[in-house]
Amino acid sequence: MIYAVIMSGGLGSRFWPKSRKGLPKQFLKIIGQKTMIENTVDRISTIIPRENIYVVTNQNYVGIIKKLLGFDNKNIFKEPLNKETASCIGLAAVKLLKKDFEATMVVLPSDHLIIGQEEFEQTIKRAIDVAQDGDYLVTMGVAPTRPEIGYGYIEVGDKIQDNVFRVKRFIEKPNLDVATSFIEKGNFLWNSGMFVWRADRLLREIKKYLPDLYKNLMRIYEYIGTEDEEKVIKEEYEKIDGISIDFGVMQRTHRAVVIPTNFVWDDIGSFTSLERFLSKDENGNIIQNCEAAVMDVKNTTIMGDKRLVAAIGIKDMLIIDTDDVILVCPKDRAQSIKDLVKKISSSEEFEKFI
Ligand SMILES: Nc1nc2c(ncn2[C@@H]2O[C@H](COP(=O)(O)OP(=O)(O)OP(=O)(O)O)[C@@H](O)[C@H]2O)c(=O)[nH]1
Ligand SMILES: O=P(O)(O)O[C@H]1O[C@H](CO)[C@@H](O)[C@H](O)[C@@H]1O
Repeated sequence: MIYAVIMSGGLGSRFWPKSRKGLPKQFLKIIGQKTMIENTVDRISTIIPRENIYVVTNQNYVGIIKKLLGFDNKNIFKEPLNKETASCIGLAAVKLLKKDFEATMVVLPSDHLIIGQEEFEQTIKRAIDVAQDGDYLVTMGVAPTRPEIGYGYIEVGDKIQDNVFRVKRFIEKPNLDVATSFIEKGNFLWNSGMFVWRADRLLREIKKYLPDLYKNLMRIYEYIGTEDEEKVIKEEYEKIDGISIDFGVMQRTHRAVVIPTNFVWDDIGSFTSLERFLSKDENGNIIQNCEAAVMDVKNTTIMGDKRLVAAIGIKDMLIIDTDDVILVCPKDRAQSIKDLVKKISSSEEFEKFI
């Protein structure tokens, strides 16, 4: 059977202070009338029936998910701690495998923007076809338009089937020089962060490349469906060293293939990626959700709350105003918002603002 696994336990810290620990980005209406996770479920539910759509999330977000999606406990895989995407996907794999030995997983982040539903459906269906016989880890590649350092890059290898290519190399988040050279070479795609594979194949790759995580997952597998399941998940999660599926498995595996996509895709990872989808005034400014009094301000994004935002003589800046926090940051440091959040998370003084 085919299952969707939506990863939705992240903090969305590059979207701080709009995204908070109590209500991260995936639960906000960033673009359009629905939250990002609702859009994700709507998008995949035309291919996979809702009863086979699962959300993996931190235990703190179970209530929000039930409210937003109308899901019950059965379709929510709860994590006691955030240990990044390899464990999140690994947990989903063992949970699904316990009930279905032939489970194929369509793994989706909960916070992407995709335009082109028909093309999306075609790509996912093709990926399911390729993944189902169990040989491959299927990625979906996006033609790059800039040397983005926040993404993984896929070097496209030989064609193995119609529109399916071997992944020659997978390079997670290269530096700017390397990313620029990939764009110049022309045979690289961005990793979209969506994956399709059989649960048993993924676990075999985890066994090979992340043997400690594999042991944690196998102990969890043993206890699934017993009264000790939650306790054992917690015990094992406490031992896990967090790593992303990209660094942990995708950069190392020899079984990855890629399907080039032809829908509009963005991971809406940061305020600067969001601005590609919002309209600008004649000075290149985006003013969202507030009144702004500006003079000699160019190429600046102002997202407000209740107050008037006033600015003079600035360019290429982000000003994000919320009830209790104002963030001011040059656009080219937008990825550093995550570092700032990390830095202040451990401070007693600032913890309440995270
Ligand atoms: N269940 C679960 N989901 C996660 C975890 N880490 C990230 N995610 C989800 O995986 C997807 C990709 O996450 P990232 O963009 O790497 O992280 P993020 O927390 O959303 O954002 P940043 O903090 O800005 O990096 C998002 O849908 C996240 O909600 C985790 O530890 N557990
Ligand atoms: O966890 P991050 O930082 O969002 O990165 C992941 O998603 C990117 C696309 O959003 C991918 O390009 C990356 O390879 C990775 O899968």
